[in-house]
Amino acid sequence: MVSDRAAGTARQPDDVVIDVAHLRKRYHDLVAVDDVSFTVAEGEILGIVGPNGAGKTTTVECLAGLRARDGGEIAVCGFDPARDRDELRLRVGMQLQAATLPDRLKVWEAVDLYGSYYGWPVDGEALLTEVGLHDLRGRRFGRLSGGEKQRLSLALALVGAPRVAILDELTTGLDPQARRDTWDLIEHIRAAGTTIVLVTHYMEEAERLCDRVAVIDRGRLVALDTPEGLVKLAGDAARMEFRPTAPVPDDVLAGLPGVRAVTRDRGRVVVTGTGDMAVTVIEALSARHVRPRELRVEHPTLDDAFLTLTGHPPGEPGGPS
Ligand SMILES: Nc1ncnc2c1ncn2[C@@H]1O[C@H](COP(=O)(O)OP(=O)(O)OP(=O)(O)O)[C@@H](O)[C@H]1O
Repeated sequence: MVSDRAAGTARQPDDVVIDVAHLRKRYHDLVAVDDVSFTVAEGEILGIVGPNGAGKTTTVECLAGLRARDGGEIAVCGFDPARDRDELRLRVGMQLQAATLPDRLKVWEAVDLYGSYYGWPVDGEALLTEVGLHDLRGRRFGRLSGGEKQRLSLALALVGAPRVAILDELTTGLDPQARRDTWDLIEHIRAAGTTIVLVTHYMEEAERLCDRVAVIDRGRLVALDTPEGLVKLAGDAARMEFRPTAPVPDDVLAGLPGVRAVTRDRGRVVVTGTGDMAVTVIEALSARHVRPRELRVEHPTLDDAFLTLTGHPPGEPGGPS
C-alpha cells in the first residue's frame, strides 16, 4: 500500500492516519533508519519494538516532526511533519523518553502551560485525575518519582486532545503494578478514539496492547504483523514437561498425533510437538491411569519471535550495522 502511494498511484483508505513510505534517516555515516514503511489506521495501537539502538526513537521523532528525515515520505493526519509543523503539533501528542521540565514547576502549572499551546485543550483537572496525579497537582516536578514523571509526561502528551499519541518507552522503569495501571490508561485513551504509536521494550506490553507490532532491527523493518502473527513466525512448537506417576514407555507418547519428540530429563518426560499435542498426551496418560505431576506446558511467545527475528533476546543491545 505504501509503495503504491510512494509511486503516486493509489489513494489511501480514509482510515489511514499515519503513512510512512521508505523513511530514511542518517546521523553522519550512521544509517539509523533505512527504508522503513508502514501505515497506522485510525484508532489502532501500533507497537514498535527492536533492540537498543535499532532506530525506534528516531522513527517516531521523524513522525512527530522533531527530526528532519533524509529520505522517504511521511503523512500524519494528512500532513507532512517536516513541512506542516503547526498542523502536526495540534494533532500529535508526543510523550518523550526522557522528558525534563524545570524542577520548580508544579504539576498543575505544567499541564496549564502545555494546554495553553492548544486551541482546544482538555480539562486539566480531569486529565490529572485520569493519569492518577490529581493528589499531586501542587507538587514540584523535581520532587516527583520516576513513575510520577512518566505519568506527567503522558498527561502533557494528551493535554491537546491529540488525534495521535506517540508514546516512547512510557512504562520503562515502572514497577509491575504501575506498568499495569499504565496499560489500563493506554487502553482507555484508545477507547476514546486516539490512535497510538507505542515504542516499547516489553514484549508482554506489546502483546497485551498492540493491534500490530513493527519489529525494527538495525534501522530496517524486519516484520510487521499482529502479535499472534509474529508469534507464528517463531514456529509452532510447543513443549510440555511432567513427572509421570508411573512409568510410560516413550513410544506410547511418540506415536501420538502432533508429537515430534519425547526425551527424558532427570526423571521428567519432555515432549515437543505442535497444536493440541498437550491435550492428546494428557488423554493418553489418563487412559493408562498415569497422572502428569509438576506439569508445565510452554508455547512460543513474542519474546521467542523477537529472538528469531533479531537474533537478540528483548532488552539486549542491537544497533545499526
Ligand atoms: N542525535 C544523534 N546523533 C548521532 N547518532 C544518534 C543520534 N540519535 C540516535 N543516534 C544513533 O542512532 C541509532 C538509533 O538510535 P535510536 O535512539 O533511534 O534507537 P532506539 O531503537 O530508539 O534505541 P533505544 O531502544 O536504546 O532507545 C543508534 O545507534 C543511536 O546511537
